[in-house]
Amino acid sequence: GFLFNSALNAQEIMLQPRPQDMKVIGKSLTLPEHVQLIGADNADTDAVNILKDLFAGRMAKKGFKVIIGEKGDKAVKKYARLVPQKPEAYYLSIDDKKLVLVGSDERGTFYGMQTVSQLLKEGNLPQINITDYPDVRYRGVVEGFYGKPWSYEDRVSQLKFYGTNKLNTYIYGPKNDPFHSSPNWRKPYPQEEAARMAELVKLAKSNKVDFVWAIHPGQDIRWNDEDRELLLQKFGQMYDLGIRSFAVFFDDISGEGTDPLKQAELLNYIDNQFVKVKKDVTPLVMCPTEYNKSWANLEKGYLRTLGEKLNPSIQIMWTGDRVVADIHRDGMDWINTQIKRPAYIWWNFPVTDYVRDHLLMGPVYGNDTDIAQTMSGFVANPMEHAEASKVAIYGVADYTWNMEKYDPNAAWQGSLKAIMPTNYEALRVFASHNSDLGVNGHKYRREESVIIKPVTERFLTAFQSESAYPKDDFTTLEREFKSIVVASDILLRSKDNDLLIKDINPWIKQFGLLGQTGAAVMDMLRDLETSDKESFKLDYSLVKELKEQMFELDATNNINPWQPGVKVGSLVLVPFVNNLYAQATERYNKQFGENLAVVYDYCPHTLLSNISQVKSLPLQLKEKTVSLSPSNEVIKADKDAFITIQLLKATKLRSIEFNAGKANLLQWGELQFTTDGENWQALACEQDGELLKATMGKESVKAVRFLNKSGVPQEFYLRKFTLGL
Ligand SMILES: CCCCCN1[C@H](CC(=O)NC)[C@H](O)[C@H](O)[C@H]1CO
Repeated sequence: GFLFNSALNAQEIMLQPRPQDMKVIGKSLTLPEHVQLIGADNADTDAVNILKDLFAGRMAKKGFKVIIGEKGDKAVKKYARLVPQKPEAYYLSIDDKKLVLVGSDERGTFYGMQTVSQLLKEGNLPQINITDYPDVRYRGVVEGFYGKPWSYEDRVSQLKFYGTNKLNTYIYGPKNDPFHSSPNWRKPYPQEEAARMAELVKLAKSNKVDFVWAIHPGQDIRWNDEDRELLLQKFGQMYDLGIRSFAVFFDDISGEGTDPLKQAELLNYIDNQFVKVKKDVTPLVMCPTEYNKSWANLEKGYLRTLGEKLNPSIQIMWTGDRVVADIHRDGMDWINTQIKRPAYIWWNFPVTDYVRDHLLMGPVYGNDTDIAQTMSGFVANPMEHAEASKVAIYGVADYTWNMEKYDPNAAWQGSLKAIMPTNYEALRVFASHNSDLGVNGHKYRREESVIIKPVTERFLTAFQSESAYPKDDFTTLEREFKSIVVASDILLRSKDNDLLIKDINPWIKQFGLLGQTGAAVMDMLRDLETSDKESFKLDYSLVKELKEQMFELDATNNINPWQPGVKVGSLVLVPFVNNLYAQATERYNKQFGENLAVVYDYCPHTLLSNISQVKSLPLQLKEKTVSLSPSNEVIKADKDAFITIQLLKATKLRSIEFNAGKANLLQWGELQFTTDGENWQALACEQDGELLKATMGKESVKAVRFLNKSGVPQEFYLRKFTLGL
């Protein structure tokens, strides 16, 4: 007999992803002493393995019946009609006599077991009926970013995570893997790497994940038989390693490889001569060169050509209205019309290869929730930080399984517990303040520090208007900064997830410093209140010291040519702390007739430009330099185009450097400076290769600009624009 516990009701049962249909049918049960398995020998092996783990030590010839199988298995015959006729669906029923789990296929049974694992809490099971299936066919991750590819350990952890969270797709396409991209896509993997790949494929299979191996040949492919055969050979080698799913990426290329007719011919050939011949290979996936709407050239008809020519079974990937964009109904209707099939979404989030100094650990939000039927797949392009990317990946798992019921905050909270089961509160403090990208070329932004943001704004306004700031706001802010210090210390010592803590260690340390800095600024305000000059000066110098430590950490970690450094709380907390520090110092100087330096450390200088690709790029302020972060793309500059760095105040510069990737730069462009912001004078420059170096005069410079004075449009690259302060 069972010890019945208090009846759970449906909303108390928190399952993620949320089932399509769930009904509680009685009080929850304690786990039965003896369990009798029925149908286990025919049911999906991976599902049965989970089952045997869950009920370890309780197997018996007679007892509580556990009936498991796929539609068609004899053991579950009388329940088969209750399973939805869809891929990966399952019917689960638990009452005081039996547990019945029927999958519409192996994956359905496996996913049903994932649900049973979640339902089993402290040795109790609810009495419940669940009918469930995924909204989106292909769901998961495309490892498709520039930068350091994930490690083997990263990928092992990812594949297990996908199995637990009902994601069925992992596309292998790291841009910097030489055997994925040009020219060595033609070569087989070295023995050791091939062996690791084969292991990952096996692990993927046991987690019901399609391991899709992608090739990126477009930059140097020749449209001839030799390259075509080399590509098929490579696919054959990958097939021999166990790969049963394939993709061809034509993104971020130029030249002959961009020809849609040739692309379609090649893809149809692969489809007919390889995919269809092998019989156990899933539908081919391709990423087009025009992979977002802002790049679509309708006159050229690139997308229409693919839509008309590509075999219908070939999936076409799409990042949305722009390279980095949330997915909306109108955009889906547009692309699906162009390509004559439901697009397979490649969502460029939480990828940070264009904002490498930031971590994106906030909720997944912004995609429409009524578009499941408009897409064949939805995969997220993650950060090079694999474990940290699980926050967003978990959200995508919830979103793509049951889109209508998707709840961004619930998914976000669930992800933190999944990633750090013990210290998830500390992780929540950290993640809540590390979610925006900062200023970036794609102009894609995220919310950050949502709860405390209104408090910081209200507080700063009150403080500036000399009126007494609200005491409870002061307390709220002081607590927030202290909780940041505590969270950082807990995370640095946590044993929950070594891979994560190791990988984002610099950001956690920076976060702790930010918490200390904020707390010290709040102390400065208290010192003003009590007119305690000595303490103020102490707290002031403590803040100054902490800021220098943050600079140093930022300048010596995560160094890379694009966005070096370690940014935390960049949208709300850092500007707030800086502003308050400056205001409090000004208040102190006025109150006591002193002149402590008023220091901001977020970049007080300004970028001005009439080139759209440039004007939203962030200015980087390091100790001694102000620079524009380089951009990979071709910059199209109309006549009279300019790029100006304007300093907060006129300053004697140590150096001015400009590199546009062109040796003939001075034939059409000119470096100029102004001391007053009005009158510009040419800078005498020497050029070594593509680098322009100005010879410095004695003047204090207010701004420096690069100008296209040729009277005609020019193209160039923004390799470097740096002022030495
Ligand atoms: C100006 C060109 C920037 C393209 C940036 N995309 C790439 C290609 C892509 O999105 N393919 C669908 C990589 O995937 C990268 O990770 C992602 C975002 O930075």
